Amino acid sequence: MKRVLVATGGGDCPGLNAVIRGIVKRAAQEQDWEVIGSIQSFDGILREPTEIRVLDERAVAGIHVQGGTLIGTTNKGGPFAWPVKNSDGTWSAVDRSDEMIRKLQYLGVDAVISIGGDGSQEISQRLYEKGLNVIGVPKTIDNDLSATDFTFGFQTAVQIATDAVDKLVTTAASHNRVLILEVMGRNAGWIALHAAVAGGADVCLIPEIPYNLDKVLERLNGRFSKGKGFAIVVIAEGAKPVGGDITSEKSDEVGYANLRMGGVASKLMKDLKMAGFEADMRETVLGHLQRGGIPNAYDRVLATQFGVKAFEMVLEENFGTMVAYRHPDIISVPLIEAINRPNFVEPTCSLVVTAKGVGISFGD
Ligand SMILES: Nc1ncnc2c1ncn2[C@@H]1O[C@H](COP(=O)(O)OP(=O)(O)OP(=O)(O)O)[C@@H](O)[C@H]1O
Ligand SMILES: O=P(O)(O)OC[C@H]1O[C@](O)(CO)[C@@H](O)[C@@H]1O
Ligand SMILES: [Mg+2]
Repeated sequence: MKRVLVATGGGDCPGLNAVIRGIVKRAAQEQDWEVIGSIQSFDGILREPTEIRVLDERAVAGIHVQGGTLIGTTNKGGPFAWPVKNSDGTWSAVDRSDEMIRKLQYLGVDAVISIGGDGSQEISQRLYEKGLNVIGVPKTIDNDLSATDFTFGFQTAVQIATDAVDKLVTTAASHNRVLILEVMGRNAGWIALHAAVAGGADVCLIPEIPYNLDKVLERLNGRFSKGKGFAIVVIAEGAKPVGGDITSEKSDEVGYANLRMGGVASKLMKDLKMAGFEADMRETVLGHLQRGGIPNAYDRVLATQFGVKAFEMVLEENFGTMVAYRHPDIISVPLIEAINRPNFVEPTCSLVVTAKGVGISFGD
């Protein structure tokens, strides 16, 4: 019997379960393969007692429509930075990757499918360099992994953000207000850009195009002076003013290496008020709603394609690679290619041109 281990890493996102189901159902067509899942990313392997779960067809029946992940995930710690408490109460990060690889050998694991975003795939690449048979699957609502046209989870997040814009429009119009919607994406403006175009926002502020407050004011004043009397601003959590910094803070959660983002909508509102903007404003921070709930059809399809392809790459022993979508094909690319260069919005890309073409201001 051969064994493939599946782990989901980083923030959860809609479609994770559909990938797991795709892997399991494809593996079931082979005679001698068993799929097991590590609970909460690779933590399940590193914990004592080991936390793994057999994933057979019965376990994955119908899960492609469910959000979250059947096997849990984490965006803290990990095999290269396992948090250990010191005697003085402080924490240190310990590299347990060699121990984890030994444990996987002991468990008879022939290959690992690591489903995750940029942070998780960096771990995949480092484990591959240490000799582990790893295949990556690109997951994240942020769509910030290159080498693939889209990551799964992104389209669902865009739909949720667009639904929010649609709802904010009616209340903004009723009250003659500016409503500011803050969306996720870390340092990538993909969710904001797509939701702004789909929802017909007036202003879209993204990390890749630092904004000038005067230009934002100009656009908003224009909306009110033309008698329209309301405006919608979509702002990415990683947006920043020209010469300014992102709005973020260090996390005090043990093992959490990322900066915690959030608060940029509130900052923008204050700055606009300080600059003399007089209309009423309200902010909405969409937050984790963007990662919750059921995946839309697009993400279910993409995730299923990724899952089936990932298992076929295991059969081909095509390790150190990541599944990728290059329209119209599902291909394999070197993991290193996917993590070397993040996928950010190019300020001159066609969707920005389209957005500007329908009058959306980026504050530039
Ligand atoms: N397979 C894993 N096992 C253990 N920890 C993991 C694993 N994958 C990720 N992590 C933890 O999560 C961190 C990565 O978090 P990050 O927020 O960068 O996630 P990501 O994979 O880029 O996905 P996303 O950006 O969509 O949340 C790693 O630094 C590590 O602490
Ligand atoms: O769930 P957490 O730890 O608050 O992380 C939030 C971050 O994760 C993501 O949802 C996915 O990377 C980002 O868009 C966001 O900044
Ligand atoms: Mg990431």
